[in-house]
Amino acid sequence: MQFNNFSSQPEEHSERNAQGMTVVLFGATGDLAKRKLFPALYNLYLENKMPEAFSVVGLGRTPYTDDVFQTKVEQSLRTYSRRTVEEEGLHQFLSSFRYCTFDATETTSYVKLNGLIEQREQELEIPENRLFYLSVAPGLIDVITSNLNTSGVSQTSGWKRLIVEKPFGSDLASARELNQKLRIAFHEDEIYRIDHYLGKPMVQNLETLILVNPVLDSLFNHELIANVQITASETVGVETRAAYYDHAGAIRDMVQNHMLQLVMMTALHLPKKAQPEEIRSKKVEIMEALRPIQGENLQTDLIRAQYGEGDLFGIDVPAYREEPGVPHSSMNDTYIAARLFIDNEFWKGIPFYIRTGKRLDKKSTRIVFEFKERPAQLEDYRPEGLAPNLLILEISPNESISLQVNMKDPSANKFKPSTITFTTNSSNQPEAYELLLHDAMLGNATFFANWKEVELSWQWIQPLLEAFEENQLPLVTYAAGSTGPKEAKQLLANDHANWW
Ligand SMILES: NC(=O)C1=CN([C@@H]2O[C@H](COP(=O)(O)OP(=O)(O)OC[C@H]3O[C@@H](n4cnc5c(N)ncnc54)[C@H](OP(=O)(O)O)[C@@H]3O)[C@@H](O)[C@H]2O)C=CC1
Ligand SMILES: O=C1O[C@H](COP(=O)(O)O)[C@@H](O)[C@H](O)[C@H]1O
Repeated sequence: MQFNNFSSQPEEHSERNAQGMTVVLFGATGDLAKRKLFPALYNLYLENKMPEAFSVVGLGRTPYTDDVFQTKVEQSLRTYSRRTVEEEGLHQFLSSFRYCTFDATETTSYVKLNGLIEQREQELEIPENRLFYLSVAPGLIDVITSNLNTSGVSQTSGWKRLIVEKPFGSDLASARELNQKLRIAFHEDEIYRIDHYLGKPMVQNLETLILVNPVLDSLFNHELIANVQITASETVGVETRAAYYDHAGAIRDMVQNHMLQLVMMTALHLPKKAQPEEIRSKKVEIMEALRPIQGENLQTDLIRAQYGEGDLFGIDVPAYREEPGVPHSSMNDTYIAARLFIDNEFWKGIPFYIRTGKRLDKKSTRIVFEFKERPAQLEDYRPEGLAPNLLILEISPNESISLQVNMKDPSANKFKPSTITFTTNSSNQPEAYELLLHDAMLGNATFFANWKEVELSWQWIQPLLEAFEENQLPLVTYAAGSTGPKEAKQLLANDHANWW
């Protein structure tokens, strides 16, 4: 568990990897490597969280030399690292990088790769600890893992771990098939399925925050909570990703993974500091208790929408169907809102409202707990202006905890809501990829999605995908730059609630 912002205690994971290791990066010439992974490795290096001796082997079909590759890595750090590049030590960091021109579909590539990894392990006198990071298109995951196995690259005398990027399958059947293939070469506890929302510091700190703040803990009371709202709103549109996104939609791109992971993390509510295994089994219990949305609830509990043209920050932006690469007749969802119920003792009867969408009015990921009014106390005293008490956990882009309370307006017999916000104003937060890479290096899979969670998420989503396919649910429209479709507002209005 990280204590990045909210505690003066040392980080539990701040110990350095004592043993050396090799990071084998498939997709080293790609966008994710450039924007996130090289800067993450560099920031870990600056914080002394990399082993004293380590090797990074980058792979791709593009024919780079080691020098060109190291220059690309350096450019990525100068452009994307959250920390300013320090000239001292930079050369040493870059000298850990080697490049191997590699086609994942050719068996000879793996022989070459094996030779390079072994050569570096001998030069650096490091054990055969190998972290394979698959930052490639989903279609290559299967061929890479099976070749890693048959070529012997993944048969090491040290540990081996496999980090797999999203998307993990495109439906229940394909996710199961992919998992079976991975399991031929790797054990479940060697597979690290990345969900970068689990790497966001506020999400990683959630359990700890509640434990160290008895005031917050006391609010986790079934009698007090009226509803929970989880929002992940984005201002960006589909950008250049139409080829992927028009098949995935918000349902696969955000709900199946990030949103359901946030539901699990929010609903966990552990009364004591838990071991990684307890956290993961508790998450599975939450998913098992998540009531399916089916039958007539499909019409009442789920909103599916697509953005039309609109105005974002004063600039005209096109409708989704006018975006480059998107078919004019696309029926793809760019927004989903839903009302969920977790049928366990604690959350019984307390709705979880979730919503996520592109091209909304602001970028914000947050969890809001709305508290019930106390009708008994207020029966004969009901002043004007009361609003529900709220606990707001802002996850990104800025982290904060806010509490909305009712304050008396001294000039009138009226109340008005007032919010107090706690924040550390830290502008130099660790990136999700940094925290997750570090965890994987240490063999801590707490903040990675295990297979059971992924399978249950797809199982929960599958009927929705089928209903979308059969057009059982209307695809409504919202204006780009707005707060979302009116139908999503109505979803809460039906329960006499509002989105916060
Ligand atoms: N970019 C992002 O922000 C995010 C990406 N992801 C996921 O990360 C993964 C990578 O994404 P991204 O970096 O954007 O993708 P890119 O298309 O930018 O990169 C793909 C990489 O795969 C390599 N590659 C393609 N075919 C082969 C092959 N036959 N053999 C060896 N290497 C090959 C390419 O190298 P070359 O052409 O040199 O062969 C390139 O390095 C995807 O699964 C994506 O869904 C997840 C979240 C965010
Ligand atoms: O995984 C994804 O997440 C991003 C949103 O991530 P955030 O950290 O900026 O909230 C989303 O834009 C993208 O479509 C999706 O693939």
